[in-house]
Amino acid sequence: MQSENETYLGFDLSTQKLKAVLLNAKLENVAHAEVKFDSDLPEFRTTGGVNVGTAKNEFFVQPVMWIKALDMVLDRIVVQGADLSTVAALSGSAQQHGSLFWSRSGIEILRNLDADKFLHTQLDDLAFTVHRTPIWMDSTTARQCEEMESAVGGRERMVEITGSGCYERFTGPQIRRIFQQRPDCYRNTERISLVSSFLASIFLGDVAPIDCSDGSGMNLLDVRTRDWSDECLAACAPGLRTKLGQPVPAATIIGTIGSFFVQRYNFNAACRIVAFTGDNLSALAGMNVGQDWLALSLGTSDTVMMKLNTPSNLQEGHVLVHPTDDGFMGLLCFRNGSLVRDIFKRSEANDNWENFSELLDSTPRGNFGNLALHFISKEILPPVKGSLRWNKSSSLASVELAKGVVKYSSSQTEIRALIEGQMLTRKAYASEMGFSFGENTKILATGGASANRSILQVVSDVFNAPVYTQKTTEAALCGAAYRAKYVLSVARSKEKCDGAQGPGSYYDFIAELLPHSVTRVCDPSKDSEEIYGSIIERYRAMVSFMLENQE
Ligand SMILES: Nc1ncnc2c1ncn2[C@@H]1O[C@H](COP(=O)(O)OP(=O)(O)O)[C@@H](O)[C@H]1O
Ligand SMILES: O=C(CO)[C@@H](O)[C@H](O)COP(=O)(O)O
Repeated sequence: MQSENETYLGFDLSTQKLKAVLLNAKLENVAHAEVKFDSDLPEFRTTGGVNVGTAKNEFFVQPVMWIKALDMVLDRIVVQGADLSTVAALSGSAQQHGSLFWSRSGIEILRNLDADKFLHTQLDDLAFTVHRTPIWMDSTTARQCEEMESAVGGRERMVEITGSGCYERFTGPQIRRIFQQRPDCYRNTERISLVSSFLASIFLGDVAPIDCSDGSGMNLLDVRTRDWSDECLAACAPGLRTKLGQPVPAATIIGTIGSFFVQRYNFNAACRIVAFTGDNLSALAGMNVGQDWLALSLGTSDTVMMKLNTPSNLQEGHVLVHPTDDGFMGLLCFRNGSLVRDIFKRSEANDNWENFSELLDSTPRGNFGNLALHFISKEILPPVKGSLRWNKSSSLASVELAKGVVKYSSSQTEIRALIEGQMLTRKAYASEMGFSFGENTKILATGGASANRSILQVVSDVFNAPVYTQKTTEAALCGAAYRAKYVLSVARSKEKCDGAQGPGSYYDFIAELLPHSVTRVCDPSKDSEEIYGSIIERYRAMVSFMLENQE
């Protein structure tokens, strides 16, 4: 096949949906399909893509739901006109930290998939030893976090090795909880996958390796040596190195597509599979973020991402192995993102984003001193649960004043207080992580809520920087297909060995193919610094009050 007729397939298994995109050689969209877990797979009874457990802060998903979604999304993209025989390489992105525990029989089935049957009727519950896969929203592992940190010599040491202190959603503490509470399941587990490597495994027809970039969200990988840390493995659970397998760089071709997909969906047997990675890493690849850029993903969770040349030893936030170069990526994750905005849209704006935007636009910057923090489920940064609304007279001066007001008198005040509070939180943590804001700072927004210009104007004002968007709000999804094309080009140039120049760096390769990929959509108002420079101090006082007064 001529390389100009080749296509590249990307997947994104995020919290609420499984999406697929097919891109041509110019990285233009040829076909797109998605499956929404709540509405397309109601039999799994998810809300926002997840099941709520009986224990406090327990969230899980049944892996079979994701497998059924894969059957459906492939059927849908074919119906959209995708000719899958043209796919030269595919890759994927998935929500970070979740873990899947393969049984021995599950791996056997994976290696011998029958093309006459659906995937989900073959890879059913028996394929996994744990039928309720803990996902990133779960925060039931406080004890395991403490145990792992103290076993390696404290939080600072954990940050030094893995780029992050222990967080309840990180995979190491989650694995340790399974090992402690369900020892038989742990013993019977042949291999453990992340959500990204699990999805890759299905295409490969065997357990796929975990990539070092998503692997750095586990509290198990040494981000400098890019291998599992023996200290962290020992602090987590026995026999783990074998169950995890050897990690590989994200830019690795892990094999060719399994025969199931060749027979059932007409893929070319030579279609290569590039290691799948975490959604935030894939979003960084999709946005092709260079220096001076701060990437802001407004998806189910909100995340702030930046390129780092050296790992910072910050206690808060995460340093991950960069997915497309030799450096590192800084990541800050905020659990209360779109799901909270969704709640306010329903309660204050007749469940309509246009109304929500009108209400937001009808209030002045600074909201007359009204500022709110809403951490409806326990937040990651800062680690607080609850809501606090301050007006212009509230302060730390007395406990009564600091408790704030119950609710503001108007919906517009409620909405602006929410969005300004969210964006001030993102900015405060980005500064703490070491991002230096200056004249050249630019914000690149993506994710579902980046379609909302009114929200982006608040972002621009709070950060005092211009905001850009890409044509697509699906950076993680596109990043998967971009990486597939780039890694295949590198591999082909190595295979040729003809002395010709390879494709160069990922950044240059994508920038050349997509020279006009970003559009400047908002500029900061002239008084932004004056207004938000001082509000940030009030924001900090509110966080201190919440931290001191939480149950
Ligand atoms: N016009 C809009 N304004 C604000 N938020 C929006 C708008 N359209 C979609 N969203 C938000 O986008 C969220 C989904 O974002 P998305 O990036 O698709 O999620 P995921 O994390 O599953 O990839 C929804 O929960 C919704 O709140
Ligand atoms: O936990 C994190 C990052 O550390 C989350 O960002 C998950 O990776 C979920 O992503 P979305 O589905 O919200 O995009």
